[in-house]
Amino acid sequence: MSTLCVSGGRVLLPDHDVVRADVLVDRDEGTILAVDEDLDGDETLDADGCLVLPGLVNAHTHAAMTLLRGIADDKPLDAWLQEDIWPVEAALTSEDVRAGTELAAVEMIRSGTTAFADMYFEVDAVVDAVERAGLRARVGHGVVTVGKDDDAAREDASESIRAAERFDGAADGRVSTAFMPHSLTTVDPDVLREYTAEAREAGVPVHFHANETTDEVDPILDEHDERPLAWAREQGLLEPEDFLAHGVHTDASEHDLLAETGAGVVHCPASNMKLASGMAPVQDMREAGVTVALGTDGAASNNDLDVFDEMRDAAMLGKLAADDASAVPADAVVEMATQGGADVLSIDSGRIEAGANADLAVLDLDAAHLTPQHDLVSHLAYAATGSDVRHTVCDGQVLMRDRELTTLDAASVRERASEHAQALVDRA
Ligand SMILES: CSC[C@H]1O[C@@H](n2cnc3c(O)ncnc32)[C@H](O)[C@@H]1O
Ligand SMILES: [Zn+2]
Repeated sequence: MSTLCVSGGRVLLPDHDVVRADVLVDRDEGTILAVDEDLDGDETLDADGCLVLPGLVNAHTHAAMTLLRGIADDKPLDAWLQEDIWPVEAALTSEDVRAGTELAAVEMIRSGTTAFADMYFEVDAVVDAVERAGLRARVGHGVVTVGKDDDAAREDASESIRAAERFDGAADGRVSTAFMPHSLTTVDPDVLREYTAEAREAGVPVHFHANETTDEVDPILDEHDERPLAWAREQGLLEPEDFLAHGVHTDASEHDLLAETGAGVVHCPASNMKLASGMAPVQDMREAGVTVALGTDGAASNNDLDVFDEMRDAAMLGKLAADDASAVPADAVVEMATQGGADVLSIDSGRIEAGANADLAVLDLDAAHLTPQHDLVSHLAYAATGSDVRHTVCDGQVLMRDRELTTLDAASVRERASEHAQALVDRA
C-alpha cells in the first residue's frame, strides 16, 4: 500500500469540530485511512499552519462556459440565454469544450474544489478533461428540445442517455453520470417523461434546472394548475438521487415534496443574484429537511468557479431572503459546500473520516484576512477565498502542491482556452 500523510495541520471533522491531527490516505484506494495524531506516510504533505477540510463540491456548473466568461453580463436569464449564450454555444466544437473544461479544472483545483456536476455538450471531451485533471465529476449531456422537431428532440434526449450509459464509472470510477434535461420548460413533456423512464432503466439519476425564474413556474401553473415540482414528480422526476439546480421560486409544498422524495437542490446564489432570478428560500428548505448543496452555475453567470464565494453569498443572501440574520449560518453553508454536495452527487466524499474518499483541500491560514483565528468555520464561510488554498487532493492524489498544479500545465491550459474562446466568438 502507498500512503500520503497530510501532517501538522488542524482538521475540520464531520461535526465541524476542529482538532489538531494528521490525515493518512491510502493512495491506491483513494480513501482516508485514519485521522489521528503522529501518523506517518510514504509521502508527506505539510499542513503546518493550515486547516485541512473536505474538498469542496461544486454541485452545478457548465464547466466549459469558462470560454464565455464576460461575453454577456447584466441581463436577465431569458435574454442572456437567447440573445447571447445560445447563439455562441451553437458554434461550439468538441475541442472548445475540452479547452474550456480544462480551464475550469484549473480554476477548481486552485480553489479547493475536488468534485463537480457538469451539464453541457460533448461529454467525451468533458470526461477526457476530468480524467486528465484528476478531479471527480458527475457529468451529462444537456437536452434542450425547444425549436427542434420531434426526431431531433428525441435524438438529443437519446444522446443524453447514451452518454450517461457510456461514461458512468470512467476515470477509474471518478466519473459518474446523469440524464440531464435542461429544464421543465425547455424540454418537451413527452420527451421528458419517456427518457426519464429510460434513465431509470439505465440506473442513472436525473439532473435539471427548475424554478429558477417565475417564467419557469407560471407556464406550468397556468397549463397544469399545479406547482412545477408536483408536475415534475408526475413525469417520473424526483427520485432520491435526482437533483435540481436553483429552486429559487419554490413553496412549502415543494420543499415537503423534496424532503419526502430525497431529491436534492443545488443553490446557486451568485448566478441567482447576477441574473436577478430571485432569492432561494434556503432556510425554509433546510428546515423542511431538504438536502441543499452549492453550485457556481457556469462562469458566464457568476463569473468564477470559486465555491468559497458561493458559501459567503449563500449565507448573506439566505439572511436577506429570510429577513433574519440568524438564517443560513456559517455552519450551514460549510455543510452545503461539503457533505451536502457529496450527498447530492451521491459520492462518498465531503467528510474527513476513515473510509471516506480522500478528497481534501488544505487552506493556508497565514494571512491577514484570516487573523485572528477564533472560529475557523466562520473563516471558511465569511473570510477565506479560493486563493488561500495551498494543496488540493482528490482520490488520494495530490492535484496541487504548494499552489503548483501537478496534473495540468496551468499556463498552457490558459493559453489554449484563450485561443479557443477568441476563435469561438469570432465564428459565432
Ligand atoms: C443544454 S446544456 C446546459 C445549458 O444551460 C445553459 N445555462 C447556463 N446557465 C444557465 C442557467 O442559469 N439557467 C438555465 N440555463 C443555463 C447553458 O448555457 C447551456 O446551454
Ligand atoms: Zn445551470
